[in-house]
Amino acid sequence: MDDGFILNIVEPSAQSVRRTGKAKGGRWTDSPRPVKKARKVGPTHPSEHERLARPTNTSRPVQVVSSLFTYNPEVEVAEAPALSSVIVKPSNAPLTDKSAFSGLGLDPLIVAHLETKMHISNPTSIQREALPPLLSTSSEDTFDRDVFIQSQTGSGKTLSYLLPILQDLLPFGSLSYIDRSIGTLAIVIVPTRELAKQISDVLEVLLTLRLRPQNEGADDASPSARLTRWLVSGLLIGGENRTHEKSRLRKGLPILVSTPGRLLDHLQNTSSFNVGKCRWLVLDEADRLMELGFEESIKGILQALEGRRKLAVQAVEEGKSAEVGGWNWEKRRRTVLCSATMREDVQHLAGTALVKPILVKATELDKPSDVAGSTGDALTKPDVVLATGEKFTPPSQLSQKYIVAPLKLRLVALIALLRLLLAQSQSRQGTKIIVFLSCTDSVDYHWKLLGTSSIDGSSESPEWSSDDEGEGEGDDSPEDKSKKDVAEKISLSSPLLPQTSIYRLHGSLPLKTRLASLKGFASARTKSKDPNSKTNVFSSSILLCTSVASRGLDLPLVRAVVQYDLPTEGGATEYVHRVGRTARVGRGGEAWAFVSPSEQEWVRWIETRIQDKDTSVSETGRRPSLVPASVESVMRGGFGGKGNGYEERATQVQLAFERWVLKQKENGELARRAFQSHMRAYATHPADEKHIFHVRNLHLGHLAKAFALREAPGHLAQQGAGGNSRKLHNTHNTRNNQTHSASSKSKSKSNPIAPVAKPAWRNSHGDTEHDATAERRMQEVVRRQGRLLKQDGVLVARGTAEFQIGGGYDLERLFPQ
Ligand SMILES: Nc1ncnc2c1ncn2[C@@H]1O[C@H](COP(=O)(O)OP(=O)(O)OP(=O)(O)O)[C@@H](O)[C@H]1O
Repeated sequence: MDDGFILNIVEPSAQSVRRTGKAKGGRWTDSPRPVKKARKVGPTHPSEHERLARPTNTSRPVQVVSSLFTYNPEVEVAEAPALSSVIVKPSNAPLTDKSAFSGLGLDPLIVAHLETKMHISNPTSIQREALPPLLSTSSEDTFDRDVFIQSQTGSGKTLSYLLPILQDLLPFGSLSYIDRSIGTLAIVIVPTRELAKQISDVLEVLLTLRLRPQNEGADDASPSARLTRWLVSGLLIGGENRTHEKSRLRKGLPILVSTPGRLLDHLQNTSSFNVGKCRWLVLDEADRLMELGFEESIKGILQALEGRRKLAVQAVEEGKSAEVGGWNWEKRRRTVLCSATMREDVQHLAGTALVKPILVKATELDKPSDVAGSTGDALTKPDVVLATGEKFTPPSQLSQKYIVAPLKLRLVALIALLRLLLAQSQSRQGTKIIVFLSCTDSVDYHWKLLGTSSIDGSSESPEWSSDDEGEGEGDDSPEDKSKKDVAEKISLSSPLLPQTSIYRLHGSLPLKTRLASLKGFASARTKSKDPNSKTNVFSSSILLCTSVASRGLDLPLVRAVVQYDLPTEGGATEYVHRVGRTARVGRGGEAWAFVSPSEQEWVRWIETRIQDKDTSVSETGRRPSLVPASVESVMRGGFGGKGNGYEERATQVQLAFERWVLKQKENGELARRAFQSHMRAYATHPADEKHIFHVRNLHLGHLAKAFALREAPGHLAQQGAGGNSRKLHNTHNTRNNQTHSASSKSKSKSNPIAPVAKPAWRNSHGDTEHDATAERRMQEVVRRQGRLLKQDGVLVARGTAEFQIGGGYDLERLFPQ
């Protein structure tokens, strides 16, 4: 992980991926071997790998398996941009000029606490812009106006609204009567439970300030009570015990962090929820709130807040209230809305929720602040079109790369990349990597596959991590116990990824597991002894997740984000959110995207959407968007071996996975379910991305390999996207594989980047009517399920990317016999 500036040195394509880890003794799986010369992925003689395909258990029927390295479409790696030594200025770093927090109007007590306890001394650009209007107490200019905050990922938005809330509430601490029974004065609404927990944790740190009035010394004989003693924060999220929440609300929670559904629920059903004096409402990740269908819930919340306020005022006026002291009922509630984008639905929400809003955006680094200037008026009229045409861009210091991986090679290339990334920084403080997959079933499957398979097939349970949730030993059989163990584990580990804990996160896991996974992933940094090197190394962690982890999560020191599956919804915005889990507050980071040969156009597509038009490489040192890395260089770096020895090692890994799938019925079921769910998720790419992502373009037999399956699951293979039955999809069928190779080669030569409208592996009758109908029906089912998930106001972050197979019933209906 780079902590400071990064040199904009672009790696030269095929030889681009260098490994820095040293080869050690022991098995090759322990660490990557040195990189030798590059070879092209293309047809090679399959017999070597077919030889390796024999299962270790020779009592089983011998199955001939197609080689990983034959009959793949030839991939031409695009030329990497020329080397540049321009220093890239991080775009989301704290400012280096003299813009200290105190100059922005922040209370010296808070400034001191930020510095001494949180080691935060300079504001980021968005904080410099947002704090003055939010802290303003003058009756002119920005006072009382609502605020729309738009900024890059990892730029410190959370503090830009939490600090003003804290400063606003702090003076109440000196009132004699104040205690938590005052009720709720500030509410932060976020789309996911994980994000709610994270913000609540930041709040806790702020509220543990031992803030005392300024004139009081630390060693004062009888110091006054700390000003934040009454400021208790609360977390309201689905999955928690409602009764317990009710009793906490009754006692009073001056600051609340909540997901929308649960908040609305309490506003409607908990009479003791005292919210009549609420002074702040924050809608964080507003675009995600909209995507998840929370618009109605938010409208309900706004109405309920108004209603409760009116009732409270009325009670005071009628003398029915037990209120003490003079509360300023004139002061209206301020609303802050944070959103990465200004899409139409977000503008609509802004129109509903904000009054005379000010638009606050991060200005260019180290330029003087222009608060409430030209940007400030953009939102004053509700009808003003807010979309400024500006793009939501990733942090400038982020290094973005992509690998065009033939479908068959995806799984082994992922392992190689993870090994490479882990090896590159093993000696430092432990590496954190986030891997995005398309759906929950795929996350579960890959987690279990990685964590319970072994390279020689000897044991089902390699190194268990101590990090588990399970309690007590039962009377289970060893096999049952092993299954139960896995189900209860928070992290697993794999001999292929030494000293690394593997976590998972998706919306279908119980809340307790989700939070424990995040906690484990974020804190895995303990030193451990490497038996080979006899030196201390830090353990690393990998998080396999769906898009539920893409928004807002601030996990410390994530070195790389790998998009094994590209986003099926949310397009470029979702891509930027995902990669934004690294390269935060000025730190370095890498983003890797897996692109299949038929998806290569995506690279240009995403670049045009995330590149800042006004900035060019030469003038500002901004990185070029996405840099190619060849799949063979990644595999050579990750698996090592002499010459093309990496092919043999990759094959061993693939076969170990395939044997694991064959070993137990339930493993095979997991694999097939993951494959099918992945296909469904893939079919949900919106219409304007269909020219890039279309199930028609996928060779299902090859894709099956990426799930360690030796053939595509029945229905899909026979009647699915391939159109021409098992013959074409059967990876055993050499003749068809050869056809594929020859024609895909000629196609890739003529135009390697062009989307393959009718892939070469299909026969001449590939585009059958049945095929089109089946796809339409698949999409319909998928969309319908997506809508259902969003309609019922369920709180989990579960869009269509959180795909469930639902017992496979719908999938079977897609392809009737
Ligand atoms: N001024 C600062 N100096 C140093 N670190 C900061 C500063 N402000 C915030 N941070 C830290 O930066 C990290 C990212 O902050 P935060 O999560 O608020 O970013 P964000 O803009 O909300 O990101 P995202 O858009 O991904 O949600 C946090 O760990 C926070 O503690």
